[in-house]
Amino acid sequence: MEPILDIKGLSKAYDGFQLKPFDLRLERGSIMGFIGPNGAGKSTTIRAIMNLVRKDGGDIKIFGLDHIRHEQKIKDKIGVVFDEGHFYEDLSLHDTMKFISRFYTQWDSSQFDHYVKQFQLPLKKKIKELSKGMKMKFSLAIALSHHAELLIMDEPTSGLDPLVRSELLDILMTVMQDEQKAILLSTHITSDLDKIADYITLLHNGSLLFTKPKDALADQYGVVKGDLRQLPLLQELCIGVKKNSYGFEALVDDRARVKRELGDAVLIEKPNLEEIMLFYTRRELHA
Ligand SMILES: Nc1ncnc2c1ncn2[C@@H]1O[C@H](COP(=O)(O)OP(=O)(O)OP(=O)(O)O)[C@@H](O)[C@H]1O
Repeated sequence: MEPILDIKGLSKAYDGFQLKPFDLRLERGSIMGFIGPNGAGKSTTIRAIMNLVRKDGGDIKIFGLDHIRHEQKIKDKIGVVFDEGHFYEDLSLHDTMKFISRFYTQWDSSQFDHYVKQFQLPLKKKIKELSKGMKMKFSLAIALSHHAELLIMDEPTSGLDPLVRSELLDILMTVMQDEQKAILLSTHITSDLDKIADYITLLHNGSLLFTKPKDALADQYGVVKGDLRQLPLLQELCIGVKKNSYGFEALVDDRARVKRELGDAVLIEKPNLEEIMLFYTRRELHA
């Protein structure tokens, strides 16, 4: 089946920053976690997908259609949530909803009312009177109320308290139940992705380092801890190493092989996403 989002050779340069050409495919029924340190290029990628910045090179297809030629048609079926508000600060929530809903052919008022109740949104208040968390919830309510098939979210959980974050993750899981939708979710809160992502894409300094199934990362990768004397034996397997005067910690992409070759001489643990990201992006660290 055709991917819902198909990026080929996307590139974009700013003064002092280069998003180097990369490919990315997102299939229906999948949640892709988009991670990377500050300034990696995540928002630039998302803005290029949404045609909010002009890409320098590459092709982007959404629902099989070119993202610029068919922008209107595509945006009708995309729900977006950005970390910064894109609403008029002086409009009330109700008026903002009225204004925005006209742009969507499949606007669903009862769905919107449902989220207004769930998130306890004060419809009479102006956007500028909302807390950051409330703005995010409003943004989400809008994104989820027009039967979008692709959700693109840039830091949707930043500024949300743990309870609301957990609610949001549950909602996203529910949205995914029909297997026809997909979510691209950029975040620094990797523990959210530990819970819900199917694939992880890591960007660093404008380069795509990998796209992998989340389960493969958990099944194959390992954090190895040991004595510095054992480190040379591991060198070729290491993705990143952190040393101190007592020993080392290293990320390896073949936990089973380390177990076979070094056995109980080292301690081997399953890494979480945060550890994987840190080791990849700080290749050599002396604590
Ligand atoms: N409009 C712009 N003009 C010039 N440089 C820009 C512009 N937008 C982004 N950049 C630069 O591009 C680089 C990537 O920024 P981007 O916002 O895509 O990173 P990010 O991965 O989303 O980071 P963060 O996690 O901090 O949001 C940064 O060095 C940033 O300064």
